[in-house]
Amino acid sequence: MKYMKNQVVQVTRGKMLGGTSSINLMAYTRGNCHDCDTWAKIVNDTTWKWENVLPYFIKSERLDESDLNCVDKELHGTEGYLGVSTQHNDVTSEYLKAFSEVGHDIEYGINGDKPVGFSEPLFTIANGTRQSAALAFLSNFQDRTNLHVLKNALVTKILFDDNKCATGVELILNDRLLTIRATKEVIVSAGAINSPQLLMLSGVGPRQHLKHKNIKVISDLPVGQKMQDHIYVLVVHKMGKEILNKKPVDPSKYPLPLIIGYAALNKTQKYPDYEITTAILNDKNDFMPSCVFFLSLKDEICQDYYDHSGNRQLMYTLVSYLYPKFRGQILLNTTNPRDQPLIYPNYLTEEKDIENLEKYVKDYLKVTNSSVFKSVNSELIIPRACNCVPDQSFWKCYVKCLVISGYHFSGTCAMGEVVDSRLRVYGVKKLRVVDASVMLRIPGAHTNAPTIMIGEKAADMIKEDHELLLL
Ligand SMILES: Cc1cc2nc3c(=O)[nH]c(=O)nc-3n(C[C@H](O)[C@H](O)[C@H](O)COP(=O)(O)OP(=O)(O)OC[C@H]3O[C@@H](n4cnc5c(N)ncnc54)[C@H](O)[C@@H]3O)c2cc1C
Repeated sequence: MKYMKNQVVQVTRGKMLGGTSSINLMAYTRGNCHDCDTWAKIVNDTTWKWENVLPYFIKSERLDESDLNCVDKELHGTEGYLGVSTQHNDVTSEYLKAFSEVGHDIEYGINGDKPVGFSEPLFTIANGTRQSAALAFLSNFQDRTNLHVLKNALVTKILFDDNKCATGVELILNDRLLTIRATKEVIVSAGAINSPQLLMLSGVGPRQHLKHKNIKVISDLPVGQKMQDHIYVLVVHKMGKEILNKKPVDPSKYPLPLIIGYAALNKTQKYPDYEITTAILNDKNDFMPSCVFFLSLKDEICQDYYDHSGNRQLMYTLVSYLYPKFRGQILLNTTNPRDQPLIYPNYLTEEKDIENLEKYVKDYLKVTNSSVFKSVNSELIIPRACNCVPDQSFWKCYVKCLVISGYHFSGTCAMGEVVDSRLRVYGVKKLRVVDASVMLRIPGAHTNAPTIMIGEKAADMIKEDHELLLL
């Protein structure tokens, strides 16, 4: 990655039932109304407007009753399959005071209706258990006679008849090649990296690329072409004194004490520019697993953090650029479905993105002017391995050194380009894509809840199209 100081970017995904929801950080964030209203406008379909998708967020949610007092009840559901709850922690309350002092609103349960504000987040956790999509949406229906789940199966191809009508899929199970026929339609939900791979392997994709790979073109579409992601910049503060003693968190119930906040540089703007995800850590030993595995930073950078943290309380923040300009690309490497596709995220290829990231990091750092931060002599740790000299180029260098993927891959089978607003693939029949790849503009939030909303909405659209919707 030449624009990112030679960092290797891990394109982490969950290869299991429940997919990436089975390994993610479990933050439950929906994005803001501007996101869906923009989608609706671009695809000219008002059913995607915020007011029309909100019922789908609510439908799937089962917010813990004890958390209802912290949120606007109208916007949350308590009867869905996806358990959601929050963790209250005295130490996060203290840090929230610091953000409030420098002008950020504290808005509990911020989830769509208000564009900006800082809060303890909601998590997809219920009774101490991760609410993966598999646990939430499959485990309750194991006895259904019309539901069959094939574990450890790799779908290798979508099959079409001469009328470009999807008739089923080919898959490998226990080294055997099987064909499954579809009676109504085929729905692809392989995620933003593998859905485009599967479509291209099946002849749906950019003509030139498919021809180059000797794949017969069924529909010439810009599959894989407009990959999006959030990019995070890491900011770590060491506290000279502790801001409250953190009560030990039960890791079997919640991850680290977290704050999630949304901020806009222009206070009248209707959507945020950046998001912060802030974790409060007892000390460096809490930080190392995140640094090495989750953030996937280079060893020498993590070592620097380790060496310079002392035994102090740490606050690590990921400043997330919510609407970056860069667009990446997924291409086939080979025609073997077992091979990974080529992934070009193109982070930081746009000069404007680097400039904006610098601005957002600096805006976030205003929190260090708060009396809370001053009272504990907070200190920004700058890893020496970044080799950033303290001149005018310092923040540019900092951003390039400490930028990572937000793992919010999306947009590779975008609505309006590859699928229509009912998620049907253009140029073929009886084929839909339903996952994060259809997001035509990345939402200003973590992407799990928006993906589940898309799933809920797609379920109704499919039932409507087959006249199965019970009113
Ligand atoms: C480390 C990490 C942390 C994250 N943290 C958060 C968070 O805190 N909050 C949040 O909202 N979002 C988070 N996300 C992002 C979020 O989890 C994803 O955006 C979301 O789960 C994507 O859902 P999806 O259905 O599009 O794809 P996936 O969940 O990736 O599902 C795709 C599924 O298809 C399967 N598959 C792929 N190809 C084939 C094939 N050929 N045959 C058969 N099966 C196939 C995969 O095994 C997988 O089960 C995080 C992501 C990562 C990686």
